[in-house]
Amino acid sequence: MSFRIQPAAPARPNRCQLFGPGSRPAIFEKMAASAADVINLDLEDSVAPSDKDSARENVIEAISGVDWGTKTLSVRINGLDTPYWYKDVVDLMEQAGDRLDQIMIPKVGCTADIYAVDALVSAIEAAKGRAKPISFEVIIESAAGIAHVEEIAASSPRLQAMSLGAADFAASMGMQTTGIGGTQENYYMYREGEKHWSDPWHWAQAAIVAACRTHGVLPVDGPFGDFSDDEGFRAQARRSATLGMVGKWAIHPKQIAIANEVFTPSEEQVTEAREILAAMETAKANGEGATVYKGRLVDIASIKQAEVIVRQSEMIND
Ligand SMILES: CC(C)(COP(=O)(O)OP(=O)(O)OC[C@H]1O[C@@H](n2cnc3c(N)ncnc32)[C@H](O)[C@@H]1OP(=O)(O)O)[C@@H](O)C(=O)NCCC(=O)NCCSC(=O)C[C@H](O)C(=O)O
Ligand SMILES: [Mg+2]
Repeated sequence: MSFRIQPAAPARPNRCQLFGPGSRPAIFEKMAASAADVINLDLEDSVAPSDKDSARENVIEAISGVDWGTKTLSVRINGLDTPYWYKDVVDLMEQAGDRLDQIMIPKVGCTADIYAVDALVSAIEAAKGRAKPISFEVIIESAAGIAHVEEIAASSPRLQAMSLGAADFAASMGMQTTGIGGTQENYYMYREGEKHWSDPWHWAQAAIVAACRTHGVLPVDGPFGDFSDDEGFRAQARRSATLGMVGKWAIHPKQIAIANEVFTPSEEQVTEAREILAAMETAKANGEGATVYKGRLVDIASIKQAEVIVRQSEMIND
């Protein structure tokens, strides 16, 4: 480990972030009753320009009017290249009340984007005497965002989570696809007459995870557009979990249970992790730094790997 200790990410469940358009208040109660850990009420791309003002009003009313239980409640504001974002921030901060936990900033391309929102939020918090500071989450969904991902992860103590937004990311990168996440037909290796599909999102996810883990931010996988494809969603979520992401967005209620299942360590995983910890305790008592567990090497690094799984499980079950 470097002399600089890796900071812990916020210890709260973030297995599933359920999105719903702010222009569709009829689903807010259903979102609140869902099993998602995080709710994202959207003012951005799922809301038509003509509905921006009424969606903002709906969301402000629902923040205090709906019982959101213990969920993390987040609102996605409009991008900083639009005429809407400043009013989103000002109205939310002045009118929405204390139940709002988080603001999601989309299409972040540089640290100045977060600085701008932070300055506005900080001024309103001070003016209103708001007791609970608002946290931020950002979406990396552009070439600039991924190019500056590490600085963005370090940009503000308010920052708690960072997601990959596959749709805007693909557009910004000029990727030849209209799919939102998942397998892409033309991204394959070819050998001896057979295609072997690869994962075009992998490198961006890995860059996000590294930036987040360096700065104590939760890395999250974004949307999977084809909500009729449960197994495709599950496979994408499993790849994300394996890479170190803590959760995934749901753009339809049927994706929630799959995300929760994938991002909750299974009983078998937790049992194995605890057995590795026990094996290493015995090794330590015998003055050894390494031992054999089920025919394979485990050593002091295995303790840290096992602790990741045990900590995740304890945090979710607390
Ligand atoms: C995708 C949808 C438009 C589908 O809505 P609908 O046609 O109503 O679906 P169903 O008929 O299958 O709905 C079944 C029941 O579930 C309720 N429902 C639907 N959606 C939600 C929801 N999000 N939360 C809670 N409940 C929901 C329906 O009311 C039905 O209920 P009932 O009648 O009682 O059985 C819709 O799901 C939707 O709008 N999804 C969210 C879209 C969204 O927010 N998009 C933004 C995030 S993705 C993005 O922005 C891309 C990203 O930035 C990037 O760049 O990658
Ligand atoms: Mg987007």
